[in-house]
Amino acid sequence: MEAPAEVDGSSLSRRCKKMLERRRKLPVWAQREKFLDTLAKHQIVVVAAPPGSGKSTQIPQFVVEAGYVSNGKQIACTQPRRLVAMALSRRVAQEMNANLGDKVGYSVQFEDFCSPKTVLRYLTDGVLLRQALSDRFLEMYGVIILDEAHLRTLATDILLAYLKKLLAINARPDLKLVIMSTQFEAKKFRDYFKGARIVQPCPSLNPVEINYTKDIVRDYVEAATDRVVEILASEPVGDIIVFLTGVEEIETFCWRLGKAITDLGDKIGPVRILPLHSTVSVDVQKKIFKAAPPPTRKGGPVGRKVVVSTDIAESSLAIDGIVYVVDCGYAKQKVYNAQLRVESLLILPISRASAQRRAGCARRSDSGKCFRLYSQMFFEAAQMQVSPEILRANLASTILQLKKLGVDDLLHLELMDPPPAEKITRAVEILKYLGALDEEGSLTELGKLMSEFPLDPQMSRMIVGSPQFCCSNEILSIASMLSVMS
Ligand SMILES: Nc1ncnc2c1ncn2[C@@H]1O[C@H](COP(=O)(O)OP(=O)(O)OP(=O)(O)O)[C@@H](O)[C@H]1O
Repeated sequence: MEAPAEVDGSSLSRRCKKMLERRRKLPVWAQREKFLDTLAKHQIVVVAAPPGSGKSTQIPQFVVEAGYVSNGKQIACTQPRRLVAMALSRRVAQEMNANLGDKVGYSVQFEDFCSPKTVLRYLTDGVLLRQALSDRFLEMYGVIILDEAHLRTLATDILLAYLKKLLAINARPDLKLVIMSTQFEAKKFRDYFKGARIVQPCPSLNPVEINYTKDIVRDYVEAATDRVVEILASEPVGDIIVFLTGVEEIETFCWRLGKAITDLGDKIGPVRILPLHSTVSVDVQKKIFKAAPPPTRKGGPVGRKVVVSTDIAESSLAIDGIVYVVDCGYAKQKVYNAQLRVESLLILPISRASAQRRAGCARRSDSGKCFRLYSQMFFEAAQMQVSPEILRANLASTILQLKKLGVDDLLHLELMDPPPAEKITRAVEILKYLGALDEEGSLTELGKLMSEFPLDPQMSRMIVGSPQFCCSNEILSIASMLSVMS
C-alpha cells in the first residue's frame, strides 16, 4: 500500500516531521504493513504489545491513513478512562497536524469534542455502549478499536460480547474490529473471537528487577515516601513512578515527599513531583510527558520527575524515562454487595497482570527496578480474591442497557467471563422492584428512561455527595434503598 503524504512526511511542518521521526521509532511501526494487510484480509484483529509500543496513538492513525474513512464512516478508539481518551486525542491531533475537534476528536460523558469533519474519535467504552442504544449496529463506524481490552472493564466486556454477536449474525459485514491488549491476554481474545488474527509487534524490552518487602507494610503511603527518598538519594539517575490508590493518598504522598526533599537539600538534583489521577488539569498532564528538569547549577546533580499515579498510568498512558516503579499493590475497585444492595469502591489487592503492567513501566530502561511494597507471600495469597469487573459489579444498569439494545437475557450474550445466574436474577429482581422491568421482564417506559440516564461520575458525585457513589449502578442502588425506606 502506498504511503500517504502524512506518512512520507513531504507535506508536514518541522514540528510534525520531528514527531513523525519519533513515531517511526515506536515498535508498532515495524508492523505497520503487516497490521494493515491483516486488517484488509480479516474482520477481527488483535494487536498485542506492551505499554509504550505505540498502540493507542499509532494504530488508529494507520487505519485512517489506509483509507478506512473514505466511505464517510468514522474510526472509534475506545478507552476505559475519560482522561486518557482526552489526552490521546490531543496527542494524536498534534501528530496528525490537525486542530483537536476537527479530524481527531473525543467523546466522553457530557463532553463531545468532535465535528462533522471528525474521522477519528477517541471515546470511553461507556460512551460507545450508549451510542449503541441509539445506533444499534454502530453504523457510523467503519472500524472499531477496543483499546486496553485487557483491563476488562464492565463496559468493554459488554461491548466485546455485543460486537461478537453483531458480527456473528452478519449485521455489519463491512465493520472491522481491532482489539488491543498486552501480550499476556492476547490469546484469550483470539480464542474468544474465533478466527481473529493476532499481530504482535515485538519491542526489545528489558527485564525489570523486582524487589518485595520482607516485613509487613502498615502504611504504604509512608513506605512509598521512604522508598522514593532512598531512590533519590542513592540510586542512579532515572525517573520514578509511584502507584497509589486515589487522590487523597496521592496528595498526602506529594506533601510528605515535598517535605522530605526540602530536608535533603542540595544533595539531590531538582525533583518535579507530578500527581496523576482522573481530575488533574490538562497542564499537569502535559508535564508528565516532558523530560525531567535540568540541573539547577552547571555540573550539579541531574533532575528527576516523580509521577504519583492511580492505576491510570498502569497501562493506558505510556510515560517515557521511567526507571523506578514503586507499587503499593492495591487499587480502588468497584464491588457490589448484593445483600446490602450497595456498590462501593474498595481498596483491594491488584491482580498479577496488573502488577506486571506496573513493573512494565520501567521496561524501556535497561536498568529498571520495581519496588513492591508487599511481600511475595501476601501477593500470591491475594490472587485468590481477584476477578474481572463483570463478576464484581452490580449488573442492574447493564441489564437495562442490554434490554434497550434488544438483548433480552444477559445469559444469551457470550461473555468472556459470564456472571453467575443467581447474580443476574438478583439484578432483574431489583429492576422489577424499581419498575424498570415489568413482571415479564420487559423494559417499561420508566426503564427506557433509566437506561438513558446521564451517568457521569462527577454528576452522580454531586447528586449523592460522595465519591464512593459514582455510576449508574450506584444510582440504582440508592434509588432502591430510597424506595425501601419510603
Ligand atoms: N498525551 C501524550 N503526550 C505526549 N506523549 C504521549 C502522549 N500519549 C502517548 N505519548 C507517547 O507516545 C508513545 C506511544 O504511546 P502509546 O500510548 O501509543 O503506546 P501504547 O502501546 O498504546 O501504550 P499503552 O498501552 O500504555 O496505551 C509513548 O512514547 C508515549 O510516551
